[in-house]
Amino acid sequence: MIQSDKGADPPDKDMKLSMTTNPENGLSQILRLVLQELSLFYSRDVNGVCLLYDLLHSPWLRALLKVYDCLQEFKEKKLVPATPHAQVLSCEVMELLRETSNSPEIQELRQTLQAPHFKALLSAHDTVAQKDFEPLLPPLPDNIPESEEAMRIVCLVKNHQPLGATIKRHEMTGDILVARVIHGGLAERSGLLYAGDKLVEVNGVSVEGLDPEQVIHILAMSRDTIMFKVVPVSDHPVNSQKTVYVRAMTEYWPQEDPAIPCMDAGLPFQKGDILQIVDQNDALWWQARKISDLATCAGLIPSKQLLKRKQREFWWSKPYQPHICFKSTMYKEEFVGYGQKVFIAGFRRSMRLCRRKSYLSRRRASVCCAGGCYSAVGAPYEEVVRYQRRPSDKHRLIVLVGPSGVGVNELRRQLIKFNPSHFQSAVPHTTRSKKSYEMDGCEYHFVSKETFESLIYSHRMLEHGEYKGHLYGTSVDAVQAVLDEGKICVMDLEPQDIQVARTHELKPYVIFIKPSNMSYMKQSRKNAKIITDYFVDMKFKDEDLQEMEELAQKIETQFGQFFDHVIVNDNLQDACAQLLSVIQKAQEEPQWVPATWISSGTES
Ligand SMILES: Nc1ncnc2c1ncn2[C@@H]1O[C@H](COP(=O)(O)OP(=O)(O)OP(=O)(O)O)[C@@H](O)[C@H]1O
Repeated sequence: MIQSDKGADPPDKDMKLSMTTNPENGLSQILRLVLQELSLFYSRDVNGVCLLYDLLHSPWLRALLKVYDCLQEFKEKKLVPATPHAQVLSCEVMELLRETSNSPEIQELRQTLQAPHFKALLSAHDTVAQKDFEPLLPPLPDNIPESEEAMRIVCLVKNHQPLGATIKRHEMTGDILVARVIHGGLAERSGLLYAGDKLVEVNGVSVEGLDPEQVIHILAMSRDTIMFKVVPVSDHPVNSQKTVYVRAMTEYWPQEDPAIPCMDAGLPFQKGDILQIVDQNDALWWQARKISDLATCAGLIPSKQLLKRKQREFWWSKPYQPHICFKSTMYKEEFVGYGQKVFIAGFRRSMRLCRRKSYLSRRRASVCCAGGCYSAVGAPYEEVVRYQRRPSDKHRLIVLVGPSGVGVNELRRQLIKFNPSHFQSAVPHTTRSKKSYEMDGCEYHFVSKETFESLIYSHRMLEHGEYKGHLYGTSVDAVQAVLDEGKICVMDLEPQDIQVARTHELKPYVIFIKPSNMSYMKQSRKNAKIITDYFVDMKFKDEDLQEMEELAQKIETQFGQFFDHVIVNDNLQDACAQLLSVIQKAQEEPQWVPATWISSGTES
């Protein structure tokens, strides 16, 4: 035990010190009482007491507690400014200083009070003290004729914001009307301008006979405030629609769309963005925000019908190109694990890279897909809701997607190795005959060709392929069997098969595994091997990595809307850690899922 220095201050001195600085019920007060108590033991030299005494007696602890007390006191106090007119006070002081002798201190004070940053500080202080946050509106004109009773004078302070409304000319009357008021914009927040209001004057200038562009010019010229004289629309539209959330299944760039009513008001979005649709009153142009940016005012997006039409027009305007299908899953008999001769059901050997070299592969890889692939003119928006998996619900299926060789199987293998009781692959089906050492339902579900085909026709196969005349594939039921055991089923899918898996039953969470940049890939894949059908343990060549990068880009462009998360597989350990954390979030945190997956009772 550390002995206390008996030559230290006697206990009562300490008590005095703490008593003089203590507020009632403060922590220092408590400390004082503890010291008082301890002082009784101090003289008896009880083990540990002296150490405690020294600790409580230490100047740093006392200083800390004093600070704590001050802060507590400060927290309870309601702060009131000494004066709400610090600027005026400063001017008065300056006046007084002018009359006094010019000592160095006075000079310094004068300089301080005149410094621009100090003046700005006092101005900010006064604004806060007077709670003077609202901008001052100019007075209304007092020469409003009696006959203009039906008019409304609207004065808006711009504060460097756009107006948040668009205008148009009425086709028949030529009147300039407010076409739409943007949600969350200046006009909407004022509650004074509505779609359909007729503009009579802007900043005192009559808009009669003017083009919308000329009116916009007047609006653009106004600096701080805009004054409108409007004839209010008789029945201003009430937005009774509920807010809807959608996933963008396509991208949209307002700058490239000459048909948008107001380019600046357009909201650009990319595939997979979640949009909050706040207004669908117009059949052609909706108003929406990105959920990543809900604080901003809404923007214009094409309605579902309009975007579909645009997609169709774009589709027909393109020269005919056979639709490239990424399908390349081919099954190999079994997977031999790292060093150990273990079979892990659901793993396959890759033949994608080596098949590239054969004529057959080229022919197969570019066949037109019979409809399994995502249609380029499919629904442009998919309604989504927040889904929070309850602990009693089955886990969501985890789907890994990526170009051949990127490491999809490696990551899946690492995951299962990390926690085999938690993560599992589904047992695939095959039509080949069972070998003597195999057990049905262990390595494969051994089924007849007829059974396999009926599973395909009844849409119970998530993916399937052919190898040496035999069919191989993974069924929905095989995945369900893993989920029924309370485990997380992890599988890899070709991108065009994602659609098949996107069901209420499986609620897949799709993770895209992306290659890192070429130079890093070259470095990190130096010793990596591609397990192929023809060359076992073939090393990656530069052209393989190049192809992987190109394919990744194509997959992302065509199927990016289905990805819930993207992981760049550069460092294997980092990618594994990311994968684990993402899977945990997918299972435990609320996620956006298609509304059709969720019955109204479970929507949050
Ligand atoms: N981050 C990484 N760093 C280094 N090597 C890696 C990394 N990820 C994967 N590899 C190695 O790259 C090779 C190919 O990986 P893997 O077999 O998982 O590819 P894949 O995406 O499943 O492709 P395929 O479906 O064609 O087999 C393996 O040797 C694997 O160990």
